[in-house]
Amino acid sequence: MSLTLLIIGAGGIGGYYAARLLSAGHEVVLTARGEHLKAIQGRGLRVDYEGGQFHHPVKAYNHEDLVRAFYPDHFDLVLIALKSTATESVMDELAGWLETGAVPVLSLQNGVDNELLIADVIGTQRVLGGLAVRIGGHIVAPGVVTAEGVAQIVMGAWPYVAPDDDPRTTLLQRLEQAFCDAGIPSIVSADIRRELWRKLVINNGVNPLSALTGLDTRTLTHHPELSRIVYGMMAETVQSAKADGVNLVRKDLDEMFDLISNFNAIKTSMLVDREKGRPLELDSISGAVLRRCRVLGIEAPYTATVHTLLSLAG
Ligand SMILES: NC(=O)C1=CN([C@@H]2O[C@H](COP(=O)(O)OP(=O)(O)OC[C@H]3O[C@@H](n4cnc5c(N)ncnc54)[C@H](OP(=O)(O)O)[C@@H]3O)[C@@H](O)[C@H]2O)C=CC1
Ligand SMILES: CC(C)(CO)C(=O)C(=O)O
Repeated sequence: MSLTLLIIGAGGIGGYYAARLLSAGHEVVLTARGEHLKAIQGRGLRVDYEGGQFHHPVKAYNHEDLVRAFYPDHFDLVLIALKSTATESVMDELAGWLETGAVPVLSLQNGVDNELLIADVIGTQRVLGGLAVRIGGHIVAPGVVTAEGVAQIVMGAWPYVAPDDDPRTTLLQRLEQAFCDAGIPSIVSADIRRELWRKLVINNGVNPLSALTGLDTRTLTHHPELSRIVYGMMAETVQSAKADGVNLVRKDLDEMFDLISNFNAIKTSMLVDREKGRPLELDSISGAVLRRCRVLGIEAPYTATVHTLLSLAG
């Protein structure tokens, strides 16, 4: 059955998943801004993916026009694909509108704090946690996104698995089926907080260091010295998860290191942001790890060093 979806922030991640869902016949509405929005409105959304191309006309709005054109419950789901740096301000901006409906909201962002910010605005019972795995995707020109990787989605009721009679349980089953049918390998997790932390292990391992050095994920994870720093930052992330009651172990660390070392040579989203002179997701990646380490009273020298160097680099 066809879904009606709103994707907030149609950049690399939002744009790629939008293209897949549009191709499968779902109704998708996007939000964006500036030249990117104008280009999508004028020429449609183009996504170049591993030698192929999706090109779709799509309804796209800024947030002011979105809230005039739709009620929240026009949609089965709202997906948030903003950078974490924008979560709080955009949720504040859309709070009044979201409060007029009951539509659930799924974050596909990196970081472990977005769901809490979303829950503060709409209440926990409407929040789905999620992550985009094994994907590299970026805006390369207004209206144009390039993406690579198998581009999975892992999602689940946040913070804990919901009971059978919770509307999110049925919705998650529908989403899993619809996403898989649309060519987005997806799974529902019974412990989405753990999955978010496992993804943070990867992101803290490679995103800040790639932004600092300009190197892609493959180069970082195969370099004799830099790979040790990556592994060290990942190990510090594993330790810091304990502050949130998430118990990751050596196996998680090694699985995440293997996953990113065996993935394509990706320019991380933080490196792309640095190249474009945009705000970095430092606070939600290395900052999130350092805050938890302070609470636990443990040192995180690799993360602290890279975080400080990058903060000073401007
Ligand atoms: N890119 C990747 O390969 C991966 C990214 N992720 C994560 O997914 C999330 C999204 O990343 P990514 O797709 O790279 O982000 P992008 O920066 O490419 O896309 C976010 C989009 O949201 C837009 N936006 C921001 N604020 C507003 C607003 N107020 N109104 C309308 N549009 C707005 C941005 O516009 P503007 O450009 O003007 O700010 C941009 O077009 C992040 O948390 C990232 O870490 C996860 C896996 C891989
Ligand atoms: C490291 C990577 C590509 C993994 O999907 C990512 O999440 C990002 O660039 O932000």
